[in-house]
Amino acid sequence: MTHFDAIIIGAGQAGPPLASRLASEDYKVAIVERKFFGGTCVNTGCTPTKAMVASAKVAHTVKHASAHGVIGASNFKIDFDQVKKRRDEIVMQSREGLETWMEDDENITVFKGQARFINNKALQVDGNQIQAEKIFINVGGRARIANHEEGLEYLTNSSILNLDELPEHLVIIGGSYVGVEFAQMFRRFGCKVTIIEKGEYLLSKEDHDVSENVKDILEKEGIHIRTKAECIYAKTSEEEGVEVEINCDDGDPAVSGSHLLYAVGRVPNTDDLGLENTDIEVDGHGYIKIDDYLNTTVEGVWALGDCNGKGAFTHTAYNDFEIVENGLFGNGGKKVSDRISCYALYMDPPLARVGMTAEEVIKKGIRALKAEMLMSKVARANEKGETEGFMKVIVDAESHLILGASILGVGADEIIHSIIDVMYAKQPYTVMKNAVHIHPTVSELIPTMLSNLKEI
Ligand SMILES: Cc1cc2nc3c(=O)[nH]c(=O)nc-3n(C[C@H](O)[C@H](O)[C@H](O)COP(=O)(O)OP(=O)(O)OC[C@H]3O[C@@H](n4cnc5c(N)ncnc54)[C@H](O)[C@@H]3O)c2cc1C
Ligand SMILES: NC(=O)c1ccc[n+]([C@@H]2O[C@H](COP(=O)([O-])OP(=O)(O)OC[C@H]3O[C@@H](n4cnc5c(N)ncnc54)[C@H](O)[C@@H]3O)[C@@H](O)[C@H]2O)c1
Repeated sequence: MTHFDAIIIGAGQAGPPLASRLASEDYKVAIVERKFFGGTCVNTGCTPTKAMVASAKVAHTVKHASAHGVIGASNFKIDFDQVKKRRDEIVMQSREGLETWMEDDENITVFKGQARFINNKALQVDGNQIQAEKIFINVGGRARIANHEEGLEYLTNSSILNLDELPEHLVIIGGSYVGVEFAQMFRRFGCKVTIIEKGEYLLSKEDHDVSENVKDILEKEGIHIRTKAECIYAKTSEEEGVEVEINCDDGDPAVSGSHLLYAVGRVPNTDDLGLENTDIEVDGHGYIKIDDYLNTTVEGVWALGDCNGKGAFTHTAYNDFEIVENGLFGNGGKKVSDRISCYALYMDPPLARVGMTAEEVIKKGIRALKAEMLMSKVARANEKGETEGFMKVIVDAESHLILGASILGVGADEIIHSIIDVMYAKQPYTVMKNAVHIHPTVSELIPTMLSNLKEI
């Protein structure tokens, strides 16, 4: 049994910065990674998808170049090998950078292998047994798979990255973040794409108007969308590749295609961690139970990132690192419940979100005001020729604090941060309304929009 001051399981988005921070305080740290440094985000999530989304955007721009007075570009082809090469170079740079960072630190020992708890304070990693008083679990999650015939070939967010050729017809089960990003990207690469979503509408956590707008944008690009259509069974089709039986009120009861992608959510990687040998408790979905400071049910063991079920993004995993770091070396004031929910969906144009949706505000019975603006009213969007979408901000009618915002439109993923910052500053919307923003930007219309608040 080798003793360390701290063990970190998983080198995803919270593990490496924590290892480095602990090492800087002279802790002897072990970090265990069973696959690739950087975890989901770097290897099969954010980085590869956003690199491919960027290639797809170039294809889309070239396709519509003549509208901007650039002619002769319409006869283009997708070199999928080059798309993948570019993507993989970006991924490898990040993965290798992280691995070197960990390996070069003399206070950090890297173990490559699967970690399993033997008891509350000790782990088995291949032939090694290691123990520490402080253990940090950062094991992330993997794609959830729905009901299907045995032997069916299907894709997940990971295996779709290994395709050598573009699918002829990609059928995607699940119309949320993963489904929508891959759908638009592969459509722009020239594939036929169908999304099957069991909910009443796409992106069911968003307001209905946002979801309808997203649906319009995707349908205009030629993506087929079947909502209220639960995938009840997927099987191999002799003629086409795959057939998905769906359960819906109207339309065909089955959809066939060449390839099938599951985009129906995630499951935490806690089932093969040996938790049964410990007192660390999980909830009914396998997420590790934590308190507001990320302590598990065993003292000296913390759970960070996707495996605790409190966030499902890279920035929430990184914030978990900051909370733990603050608890160990700071004033201990940072906690999960102080985090304001925010994220972006990287379709084009992007959808950026912060705080509550209008539907959540109404459901909670909060008296609120709403301001909205179509992107087609924004000068910069018109100049760019990217007028899809709209902005919406919800304000508390009494405190005048911003409760939430949705921005679907060009630059939304950056623009939302001015709203996020005002929310963190706990300042009223009037701070933004009275600010002078730069012309011509999309952001300059936020003060104008806020001058037209109406009862929800
Ligand atoms: C397709 C896709 C696109 C995404 N895009 C975005 C985006 O644009 N923006 C965003 O914020 N988020 C995005 N996400 C979500 C983001 O990737 C995750 O929220 C983030 O990676 C979570 O980080 P983590 O550290 O909790 O886990 P992970 O990054 O999953 O890392 C966990 C690590 O632990 C390792 N591990 C697991 N079990 C063990 C074990 N027993 N022993 C040793 N090692 C183990 C794994 O191999 C992995 O490397 C995306 C996700 C997907 C699937
Ligand atoms: N831009 C980003 O930040 C980004 C991008 C991709 C993924 N992610 C992360 O990955 C996680 C997983 O995303 P996701 O889109 O896979 O999951 P999700 O949980 O957000 O959505 C799953 C969707 O699948 C549908 N569904 C479930 N079972 C179905 C069935 N049998 N038939 C048809 N539809 C079904 C659900 O109704 C839901 O709309 C997200 O929580 C997100 O945090 C983030």
